[in-house]
Amino acid sequence: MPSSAEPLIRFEGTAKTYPDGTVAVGDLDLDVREHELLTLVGPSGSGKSTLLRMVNRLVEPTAGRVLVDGRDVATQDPVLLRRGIGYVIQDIGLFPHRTVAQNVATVPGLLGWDRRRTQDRVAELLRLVGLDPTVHGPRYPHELSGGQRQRVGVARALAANPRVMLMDEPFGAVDPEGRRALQEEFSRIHDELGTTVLFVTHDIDEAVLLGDRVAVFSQGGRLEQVDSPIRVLTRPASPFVEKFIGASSAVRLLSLTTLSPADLTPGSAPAPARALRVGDSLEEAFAALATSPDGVVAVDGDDGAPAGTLTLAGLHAALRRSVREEAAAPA
Ligand SMILES: Nc1ncnc2c1ncn2[C@@H]1O[C@H](COP(=O)(O)OP(=O)(O)OP(=O)(O)O)[C@@H](O)[C@H]1O
Repeated sequence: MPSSAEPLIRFEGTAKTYPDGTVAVGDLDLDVREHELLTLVGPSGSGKSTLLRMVNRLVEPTAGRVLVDGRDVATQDPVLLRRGIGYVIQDIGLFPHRTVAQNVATVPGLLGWDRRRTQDRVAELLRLVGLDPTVHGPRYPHELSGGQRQRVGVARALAANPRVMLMDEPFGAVDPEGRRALQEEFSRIHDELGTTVLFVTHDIDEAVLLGDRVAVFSQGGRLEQVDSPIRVLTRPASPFVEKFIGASSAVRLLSLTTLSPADLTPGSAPAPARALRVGDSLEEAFAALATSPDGVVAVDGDDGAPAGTLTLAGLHAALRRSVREEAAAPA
């Protein structure tokens, strides 16, 4: 779903220094647009979790403010605030003695929904995350795989249809194969629901695959760059970002992946400064887009006839496709 320009979450000079003097987040200004999935990526200790936890008041800033929908969270009751914000963490923290269905029904229960509405919502959500309400609903968390438990965590966080989801390394403990499946499904769910998501990861490939934008942090919670995935990969804003993405498979994929007709929008671009051809690399495609005044580049087919146009969104779709294909390919 396309992101609108209005920020739903705003960090305004936000900082957190822990009592022992550790600066976890330093003087941050950052807007999160409604409907966007913003990934927060950086090495261990770069303040990502602290940042996330300041949104739902699990951590209080030592300077600045965090606004959700224009309201300073510090003025809101933390319990009510958290009911409106989904929160998913790595070790999901499902209630072990409650069934999957009861776990997902937690927030609707707190909100006083009637039984019928809650049951319908639980079934809908379990199906949404790829579980069968009849089979998995009555089970207890220990009767599920790690990946399935994470799915339940996502369903539980989505139960009351929150406008904001905070996700802290949600798929970090899942094996690589299960992790890729979860990423793809979550990407689809996000496109469908348009929930505004802040997603913490230390994996640049995950950040690029899932994010509409990517925010890269270094030690001391310093924001090095916030940009589209393609721009972060191809135009790192600092030596730190360059080094951080250095080993990313996504960078290699830009040079190895070629444009296919599926990435194009039908139609033609006005007076192309530089036309691309199906089969050109994504690196060439990015260079052409970067110099195009209106962000649209004409693409010719193998036969030299116009095949359509490419935008940054198309380029990102192509990159996502290649990341998925690489993950599916035998090692
Ligand atoms: N309660 C605390 N008291 C003191 N220091 C803390 C506390 N919580 C976090 N820190 C420190 O703040 C810094 C940022 O931690 P944070 O967990 O936010 O980083 P992170 O980027 O999420 O790291 P990771 O990827 O390892 O989870 C680290 O140096 C950490 O040791």
